[in-house]
Amino acid sequence: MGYFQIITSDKLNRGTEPEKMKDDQMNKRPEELPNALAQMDKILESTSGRQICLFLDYDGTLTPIVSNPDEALLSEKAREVIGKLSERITVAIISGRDRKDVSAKAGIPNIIYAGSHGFDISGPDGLEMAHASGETIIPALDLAEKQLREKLGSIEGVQVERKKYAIAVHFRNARDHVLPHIREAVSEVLNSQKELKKGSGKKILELKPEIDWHKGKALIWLMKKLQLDRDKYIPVFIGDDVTDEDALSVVKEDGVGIITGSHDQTTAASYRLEDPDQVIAFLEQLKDRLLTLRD
Ligand SMILES: O=P(O)(O)OC[C@H]1O[C@H](O[C@H]2O[C@H](CO)[C@@H](O)[C@H](O)[C@H]2O)[C@H](O)[C@@H](O)[C@@H]1O
Repeated sequence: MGYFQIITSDKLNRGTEPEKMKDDQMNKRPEELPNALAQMDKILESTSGRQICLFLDYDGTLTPIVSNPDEALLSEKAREVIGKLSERITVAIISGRDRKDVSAKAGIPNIIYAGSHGFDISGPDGLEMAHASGETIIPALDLAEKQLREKLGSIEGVQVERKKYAIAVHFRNARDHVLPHIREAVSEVLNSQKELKKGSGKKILELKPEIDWHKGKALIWLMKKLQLDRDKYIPVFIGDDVTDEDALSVVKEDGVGIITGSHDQTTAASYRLEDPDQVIAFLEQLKDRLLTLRD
């Protein structure tokens, strides 16, 4: 039986508008940020001797963006380096994908997987968290999925991807002239489903539970649940998309936030990496440096 814990830490209470505006104004364009590969010494210094816990996005961060979501597969090299890191530090993949999907695609044992943007978490030693109001959200998602398939199923290049706690409508392979129709169909479905809200990402529109929960809150939840206290542990988050900004905001003050590539907004990250190849190179360097520190 899963459960859902409401967290009331200072970080989570930072969502008030004036505070959020201040945060947004501090955001930068990814190209203004230093490259994390060149800043490994500075990044390690900023940990002040605390142990890193690593939170990774999947699509666009660990794997390049591809036109068919099912073909976003993790390289053996990535699997190996993340596996080795997980022998030394806590590693979690926090993805917009369905948890079972991202866990099967990554295929790394003994790490934490958080799917549907952190609504569905599972990990070693019986770690489980599923949203308590799933009973009410799932029927709404089932109905929305049916409506979307009816409205969009016949449009070439549109893919409706059902996850346990969200639905993604992919339009990467659709012609530009059908985009207004896709947006309208999503809006119509959302107007009839008050339990759901709109999200967005790289060439996708999403329907998600109308609940104040996201990757950043999942990161904080995990740190509390695993007793990774900030005096001994420091989070590093790497992500590429707008949904990763919630987690990048959480680690901005005391942590390391790295944006991979770019999206269409400014970022709360402090460092950048160009692409998933650079992410894997960074993780490789991090693994080597952690080994040196231990020896
Ligand atoms: O949080 P993430 O792990 O980055 O997941 C975000 C979404 O990733 C997938 O879609 C994206 O990647 C696809 C494969 O490269 C690409 O075809 C699509 O255009 C991208 O939006 C996934 O399919 C979604 O469910 C995730 O929400």
